[in-house]
Amino acid sequence: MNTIVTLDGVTKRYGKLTALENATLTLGAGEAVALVGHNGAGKTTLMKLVLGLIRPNGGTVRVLEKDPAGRKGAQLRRRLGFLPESVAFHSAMTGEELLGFYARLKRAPHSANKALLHQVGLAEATHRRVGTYSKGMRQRLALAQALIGTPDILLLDEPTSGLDPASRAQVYATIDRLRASGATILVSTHALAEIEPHVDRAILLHQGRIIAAGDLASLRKNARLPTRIRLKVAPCSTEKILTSLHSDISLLHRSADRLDLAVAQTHKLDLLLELAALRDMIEDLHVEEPGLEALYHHLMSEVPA
Ligand SMILES: Nc1ncnc2c1ncn2[C@@H]1O[C@H](COP(=O)(O)OP(=O)(O)OP(=O)(O)O)[C@@H](O)[C@H]1O
Repeated sequence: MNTIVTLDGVTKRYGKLTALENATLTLGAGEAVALVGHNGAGKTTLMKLVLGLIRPNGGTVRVLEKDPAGRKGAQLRRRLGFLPESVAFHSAMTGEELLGFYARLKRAPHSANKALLHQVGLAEATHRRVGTYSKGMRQRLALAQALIGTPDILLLDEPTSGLDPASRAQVYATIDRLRASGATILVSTHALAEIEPHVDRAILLHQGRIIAAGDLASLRKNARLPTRIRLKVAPCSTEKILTSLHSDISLLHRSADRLDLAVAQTHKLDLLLELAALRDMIEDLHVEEPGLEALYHHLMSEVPA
């Protein structure tokens, strides 16, 4: 996979505050990566460094092999799309006029603007003043702005914040489509469970430091969080099932016809084999792997204070 973005030992300080410390990461072509961390962890700072809007105090940032804060930065930024965390548009302009304005700044053709507005669900509001848009509509207009010029790299800073479920689904569908078309996407978010199916990897930031990075499977492996197995069983069979199991399990919940078990990743298959042998008593089985949210809380709890 071609490397599109590289941060090598990057530190960014604002006065005495270190917003990002010794960050090293790469983003490959066509990868969608979630950037997660608490408020003030350094997510926006990292995006601004990739955009070349700020310079690092140490280390190097390379985007498409160039320094984004260097002489060719403006030219490079035409290949980048950025959805900032908070957007402020001129309220007297219409959606169409605004996109036209940003397309001129980006030296991109205006011909795609109508399709972009349609894509983010603003076809009906094209000729309305932005001052009459709801917060969700303004957020979707900001997304359309980020997509101008079919960027190779998209930096989306909390793109679903303040959106209703239907609008959030629209944003995720856009991310999926861009990912499929080969764009590189870095998306910062607090909606961990929602973003999970739409990204290849996650980078976890804590107080300016990258504390973990990888795909879900490798994060799970390193965190060693147990798998949860939910069973719907025949009435009055829970005791018999539990005494028949030899795998090392923890019982999380038990009722007349339900059993919730936790098992280490390494013993998961052994337990499933044992359960298969008891299938006459088992009506249904659901395997639940720890998601990004559980991994995030676990990894954060392990960071030394
Ligand atoms: N221009 C600035 N001047 C001084 N401090 C700043 C500046 N920009 C950011 N910071 C500080 O740097 C730290 C990281 O901020 P940043 O905006 O990168 O965090 P974030 O992870 O994006 O947070 P959030 O989830 O709240 O958006 C914070 O402590 C913030 O107050």
